[in-house]
Amino acid sequence: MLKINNLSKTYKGGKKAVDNLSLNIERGDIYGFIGHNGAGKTTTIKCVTGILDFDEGDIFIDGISIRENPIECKKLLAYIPDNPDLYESMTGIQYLNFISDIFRISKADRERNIEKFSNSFELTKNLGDLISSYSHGMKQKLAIISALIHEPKLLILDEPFVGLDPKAAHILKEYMKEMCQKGSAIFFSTHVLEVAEKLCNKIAIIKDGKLIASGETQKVKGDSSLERVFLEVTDNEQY
Ligand SMILES: Nc1ncnc2c1ncn2[C@@H]1O[C@H](COP(=O)(O)OP(=O)(O)OP(=O)(O)O)[C@@H](O)[C@H]1O
Repeated sequence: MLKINNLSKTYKGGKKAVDNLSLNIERGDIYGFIGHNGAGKTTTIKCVTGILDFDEGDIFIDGISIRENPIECKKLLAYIPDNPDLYESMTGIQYLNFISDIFRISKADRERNIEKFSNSFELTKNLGDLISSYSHGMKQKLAIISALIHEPKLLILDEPFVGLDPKAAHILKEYMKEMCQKGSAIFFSTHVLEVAEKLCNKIAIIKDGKLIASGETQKVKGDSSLERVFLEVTDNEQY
């Protein structure tokens, strides 16, 4: 569903944020992406979602190149950034209808999905309010709802659990599992290793822009905890 081949990205100031990174995320995968601050997670995610151009490599979403056909790729994916930048002068429901229009969701489907996800995340009573009046967590919930309503084949999230209350975090995890059971794929960055360990069937660890471990969670962590393996491999000078 998502293939990253030998991706490299250097910022204008000369910082090589991603260095020859390759990953393959298949249907049904919940793929966790972990690494220290500044390791290159957000840069990778922004390249995958077509927000940032990159110097070398290829990215394919369901076989379609993000470089050559970004619009077709964007039809298949939803991206929830760590700090969602929403249209503050819209109400919540206006925003969800706007997203539904972009993704050409039918009236029946949008009504059903908006009701379902807004109820789950307890945002229904706030949908008539301006987004500018929302708290950080409410904005995050709205961004999540707007991603889920168009039933993306690929869901990409940057630090999704930061700022969510425990109930919302639990509900999001349940929906992530449900999506993958139905054949979608999820790729997300996190610093919460316990969540990654429990939720993800596959894990990638990035250090200084380079992939230093990846694959099935069970194989990456072996008999140890993910935290221990993460600390070992990221502290090891060999990498
Ligand atoms: N716009 C930019 N211009 C120049 N350098 C950048 C830019 N954005 C990020 N970087 C640098 O690229 C490297 C990777 O940053 P990135 O944001 O991808 O890391 P991250 O793994 O997402 O970190 P965090 O966990 O702190 O969010 C860092 O050294 C960062 O300083």
